[in-house]
Amino acid sequence: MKPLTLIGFMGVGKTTVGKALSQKLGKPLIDTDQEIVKYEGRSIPEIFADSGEAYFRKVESSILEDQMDKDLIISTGGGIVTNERSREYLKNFFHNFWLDASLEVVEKRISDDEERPLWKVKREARIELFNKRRKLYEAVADHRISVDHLEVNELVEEISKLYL
Ligand SMILES: Nc1ncnc2c1ncn2[C@@H]1O[C@H](COP(=O)(O)OP(=O)(O)OP(=O)(O)O)[C@@H](O)[C@H]1O
Ligand SMILES: O=C(O)C1=C[C@@H](O)[C@@H](O)[C@H](O)C1
Ligand SMILES: [Mg+2]
Repeated sequence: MKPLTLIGFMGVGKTTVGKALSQKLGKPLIDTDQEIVKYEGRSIPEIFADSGEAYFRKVESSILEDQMDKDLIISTGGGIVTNERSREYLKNFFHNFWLDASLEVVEKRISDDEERPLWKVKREARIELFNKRRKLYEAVADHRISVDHLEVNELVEEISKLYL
């Protein structure tokens, strides 16, 4: 069975749903953002500021690679799909659930979050990023789940049914 991944834009609920799914399915959860912070011993904004996004993506990709063939759930960072190597790993070795939210819902959930450097830009740039990213999630997703009107437990039910 391929490991289950949750992919999607910042704030759609990957970490939150990942935790609940992990309990329901009795499988461990790996959150790639948390793994990077642990491995680097510094925060995401610090990594972006001091080493750059490209470095962050490399570490993110090798953490993803380490999870292949493991029986677990992975909540990914919102930008994992921007890296070609990560996209190839996802497509070939993981079972990918795209949590898809409208921009309005995302904005409500993550307004003024200091932990997400790519969100701290002008609104036009956020909209552009959001639209560009949707194409990348679509390219690797095995399933698209609309999250706007569903509670965490409803999402867990839907995903569990599809993860066979
Ligand atoms: N289905 C839901 N309904 C309502 N609120 C939700 C739902 N899922 C997540 N949230 C809330 O939205 C916020 C963002 O969730 P979360 O941190 O899990 O997103 P994420 O996709 O992991 O973001 P990132 O890509 O930045 O890691 C949290 O405050 C969480 O409680
Ligand atoms: O969408 C993104 O590019 C990011 C999302 C977060 O989960 C973190 O991985 C980081 O802030 C980058
Ligand atoms: Mg997260």
